[in-house]
Amino acid sequence: MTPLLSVSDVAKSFTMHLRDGIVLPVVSGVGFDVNAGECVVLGGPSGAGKSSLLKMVYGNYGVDAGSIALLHHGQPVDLATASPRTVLDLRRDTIGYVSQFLRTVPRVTTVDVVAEPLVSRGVSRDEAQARARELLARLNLPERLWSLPPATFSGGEQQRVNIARGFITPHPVLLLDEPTASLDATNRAVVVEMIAEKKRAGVALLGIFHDEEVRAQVADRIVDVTLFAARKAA
Ligand SMILES: Nc1ncnc2c1ncn2[C@@H]1O[C@H](COP(=O)(O)OP(=O)(O)OP(=O)(O)O)[C@@H](O)[C@H]1O
Repeated sequence: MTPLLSVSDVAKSFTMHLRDGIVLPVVSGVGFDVNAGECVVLGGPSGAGKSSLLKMVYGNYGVDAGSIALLHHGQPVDLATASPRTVLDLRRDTIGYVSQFLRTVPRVTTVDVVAEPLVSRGVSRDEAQARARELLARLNLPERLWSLPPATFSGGEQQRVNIARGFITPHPVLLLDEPTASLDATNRAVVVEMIAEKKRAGVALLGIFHDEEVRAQVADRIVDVTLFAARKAA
């Protein structure tokens, strides 16, 4: 079976241009695959490079070496060397990302924030909004909030809007950066069930979960990022 996501020999260091060009090596030689229907969790202590790796896989951070191959409409595409235009195509159709914090756009209502990824894929506004309402109800977001922009919502409310937005599309690859960090037990359980549904639908998931109980429920495999700790340049 061809993996939906294949990371090979990826290396990354940060150069602090405002600090005399100090170079901070983060990871090197990173390699793992994620197959359809499995959830791979990035493990390792704080600072190991888990979030940085997720950002590389989404194309938010460039990589210094290696490849990040995604199966895009049946063809492998290397995100590490893809043009900005191709990265946008990959994000529309192939790879989704639930970041830890919602980036809010002023004046856009919660329903439209959630519906937007479907609208941009050509789904009618009415249908996309109906699907958005279903997800918001499932995540127990009070209905009185749906027509408001989420900028003033609580951390847990914003996180649920972010989850609804990330889960609304049928992307075959989905990245999750601590999607349950700000949630109560009831809503954590809803998200665990939504992840299980994605797996049953054949989605390849890659995530960070600090909550051990949630991790045990969702993880098929744990990739220990400390195995890829970059050695400091001599
Ligand atoms: N944009 C950046 N510029 C410079 N250094 C960065 C940047 N992003 C991350 N780092 C550094 O890279 C290292 C890995 O950070 P990262 O956030 O990926 O770790 P993590 O494993 O996700 O940690 P945590 O579990 O605490 O979220 C840290 O030492 C961090 O300071």
